[in-house]
Amino acid sequence: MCGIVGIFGYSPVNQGIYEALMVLQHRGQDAAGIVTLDGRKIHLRKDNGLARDVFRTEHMINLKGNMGIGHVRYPTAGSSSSAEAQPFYVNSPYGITLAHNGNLTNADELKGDLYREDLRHINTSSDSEVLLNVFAHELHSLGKLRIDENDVFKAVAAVHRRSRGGYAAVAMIIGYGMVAFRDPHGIRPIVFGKRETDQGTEYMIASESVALDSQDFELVRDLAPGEAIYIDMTGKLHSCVCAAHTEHTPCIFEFVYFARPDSIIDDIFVHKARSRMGAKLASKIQRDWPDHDIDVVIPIPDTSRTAALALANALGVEYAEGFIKNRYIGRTFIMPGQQVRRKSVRQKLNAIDSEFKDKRVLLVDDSIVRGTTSQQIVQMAREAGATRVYFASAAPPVKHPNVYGIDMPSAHELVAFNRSIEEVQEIIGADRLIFQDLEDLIAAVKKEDKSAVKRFDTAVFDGQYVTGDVSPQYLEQLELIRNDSAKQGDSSGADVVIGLHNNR
Ligand SMILES: O=P(O)(O)OC[C@H]1O[C@H](OP(=O)(O)OP(=O)(O)O)[C@H](O)[C@@H]1O
Ligand SMILES: NC(=O)CC[C@H](N)C(=O)O
Ligand SMILES: [Mg+2]
Repeated sequence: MCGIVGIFGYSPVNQGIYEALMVLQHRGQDAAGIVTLDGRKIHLRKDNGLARDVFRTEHMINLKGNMGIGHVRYPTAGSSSSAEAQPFYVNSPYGITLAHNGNLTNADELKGDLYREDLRHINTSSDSEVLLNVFAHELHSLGKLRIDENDVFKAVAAVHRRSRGGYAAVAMIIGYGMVAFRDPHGIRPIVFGKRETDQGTEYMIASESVALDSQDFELVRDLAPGEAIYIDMTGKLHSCVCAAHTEHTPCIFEFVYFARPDSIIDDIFVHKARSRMGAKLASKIQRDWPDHDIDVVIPIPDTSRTAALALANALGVEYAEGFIKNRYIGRTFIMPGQQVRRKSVRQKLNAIDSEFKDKRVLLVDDSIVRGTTSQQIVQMAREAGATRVYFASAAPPVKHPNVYGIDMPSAHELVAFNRSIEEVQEIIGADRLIFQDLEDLIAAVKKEDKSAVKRFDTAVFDGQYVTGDVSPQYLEQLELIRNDSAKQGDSSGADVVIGLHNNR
């Protein structure tokens, strides 16, 4: 998952984009980048690292201009080399920069077509560079020196025809304005908002509404599936659904884990959805285990807190914060390798013995994916003196790879793949293991009157990929190239950014 942001303003945007990236940091910890447009000149700074480390004062001074886009990266394709940090740039036509959240499932075919038919060179193994070049080619092929909103929308329509997978993107076209678009299934989230100033209305586009809040932009709405918005240089906003067929099926894992609880995605409050997940899980416990002997419910910080509190309230059992999270360690699930993830759980979480001693505890997490966290946490709870350690997951077992922008490429790395609940329970070492049922998870997320979403992408739980074109061969290939050991050392050497001076 990555975080994207774009600001069209009437005063310098560098600080606003930087602050928005800090707010979206939970979506990607590997690399960060900002591009700003200053007259007809663009300025770029991108590198591996957290936003706070990538942008130093000298970079911020150089990022001049009243319009810009930014990105925080969690790689799902290519390597983690700094050359694949985003935004990407292409000089023709007009000069275009783009930041992308998602994953193209036909990136290899597109790359071949771009080379053979469109005569374009792709310099990295990033699918986002491919997406940018498809968009650029389609704009170029209109053959116009001056373009307007209809041309931009035609190019986006062609991107939808050619691209497969999940994508939410924001781009700047030099001399013309800012564009954002969302795939025809609306898999990845993207919203826009506005802010009134004396000079006119400023616009901000972001992966999550929380980024808008932080910059005092008022949320206007989510982009619809297949929709593009275009803000021209006069500040006029145009919008158009550019895809011939759309079906709104956003990724349910955003609500389970990825998004911040204070965001609103597709008119659904993430915090409320997580609370409902906790309540549903409590009902399941009451149904299947009416004589439970749980003394205390303990969340595994951070993400599970909301669900765990609602679960404890619904069960009428005490809730306690038994694990303290080191605030300087990031999210472990989105770290790049199993070794670092395993080590980080212990660095990140520590138990308060008094909350566990002589108690039967129910540990609650939002999800169990590789089992890295749960295995270690159960052990820590026992070491802290718990007499029984039960474990509940607010999501069903994750059994299938994600192909739309979450780096879960290998079924074999998922602890629940081809295993029964009893087998997973044994591996994580719990005395009892309870998973949310998928229909309960869907009901928990959907229950929002205003939201138009009828169906979600739930592929990681049921293997039903909403785009309908994910073949077993694709999944096999993905597993081969992106399993943990294949990814080791994947950033070798390829850190040269071609095409635009990177401000070092
Ligand atoms: O089964 P696993 O492979 O361990 O993955 C699942 C865990 O990873 C995530 O936590 P993470 O530390 O990434 O972030 P958080 O602080 O937001 O909970 C998630 O919340 C689970 O705790
Ligand atoms: N997580 C994402 O959205 C990743 C975007 C893109 N596929 C990349 O690897 O850079
Ligand atoms: Mg967690």
